[in-house]
Amino acid sequence: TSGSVATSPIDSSDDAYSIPVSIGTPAQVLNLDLDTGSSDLWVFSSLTTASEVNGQNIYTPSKSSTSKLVSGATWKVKYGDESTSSGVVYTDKVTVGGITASSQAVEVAKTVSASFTSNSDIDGLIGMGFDSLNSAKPSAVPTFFDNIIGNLDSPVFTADLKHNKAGSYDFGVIDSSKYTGSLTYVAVDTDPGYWKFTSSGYGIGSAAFKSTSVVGIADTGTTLLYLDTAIVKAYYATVSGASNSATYGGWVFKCSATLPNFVFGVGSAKITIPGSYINYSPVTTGSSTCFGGLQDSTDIGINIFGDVALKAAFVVFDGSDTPRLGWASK
Ligand SMILES: CSC[C@H](NC(=O)[C@H](Cc1ccccc1)OC(=O)N1CCC(N)CC1)C(=O)N[C@@H](CC1CCCCC1)[C@@H](O)COc1ccncc1
Repeated sequence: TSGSVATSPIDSSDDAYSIPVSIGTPAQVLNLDLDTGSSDLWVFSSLTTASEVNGQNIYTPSKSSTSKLVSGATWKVKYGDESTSSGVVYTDKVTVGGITASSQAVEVAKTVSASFTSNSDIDGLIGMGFDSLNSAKPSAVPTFFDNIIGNLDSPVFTADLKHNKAGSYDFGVIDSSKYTGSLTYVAVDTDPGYWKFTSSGYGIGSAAFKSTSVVGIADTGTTLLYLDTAIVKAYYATVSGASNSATYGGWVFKCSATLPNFVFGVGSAKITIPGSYINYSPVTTGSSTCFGGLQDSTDIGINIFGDVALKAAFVVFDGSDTPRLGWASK
């Protein structure tokens, strides 16, 4: 089997990308953030503390004839941006892009942190990382990808994210009409559970490409591109007036600045991120100071190829026995 689901940016800054996910019988549709940087499928629910729900769609297990409590199971996640959520576990029917997992672990939130409450565009996450990142206790529960991979024509899903418009996630098929040229594959290290790979270097604007190994994760759930200090400094050295602001917690510049393209290498292939994607957004609404889409990864401890990078490419997440990532321009 194979399937496809449209994915849309939640706002004009492409802060995150959500997909409609059907849960239960009859179907309850929630908008979840497909996140290759984590491995819990969790949702706002009828069990979520009422004061922590603010406009999100919720999953009500008691209204689903196919829901089952997983007795004794709990979960608790904490993300890189310090946001958290926790709760209990049900199994139920889950359908994405026409593909159904008949008994998917659905982690039902009893509590969520303020940043989730304040984001009415996201009703939860569908983690597509490796099982080692799953937070369920006393034992990890399989991801949606784990549950469907055996039925897929090919053990893959692909990401075709776009700037300010709908893209798609495909399951079980690589649609060659969605990219140009050929796919270049690179090995994935599944420790500690991210889609971690080694980029072969970078180029800033028209400057010569620098061949150097840059280890990072392909993470659909992270908005920006986070790389080593040296690369980030070299990039913003070409943007007059750019500075690393303590006030705003990162590199900022005049919104009117012209930003150079940023190229990253995958094997012998090169992916070009348009400079405009790195003009991420005003630091506050209406400000003429803009926050960069390329930021320093030092405080995170890992380089992250987030949406700013992913939306410049067509990416194959290959979950075969030897996991790998395929990259192509588009
Ligand atoms: C550098 S990991 C920070 C990253 N979270 C982000 O990227 C959020 C995403 C967001 C959230 C809500 C609204 C808009 C955007 O956005 C920002 O942080 N920014 C955008 C807005 C900008 N002003 C500041 C920077 C992150 O935890 N991702 C995790 C998934 C994420 C969690 C929060 C909800 C949305 C999904 C995940 O993949 C990676 O988990 C880890 C990474 C590293 N160790 C531990 C966990």
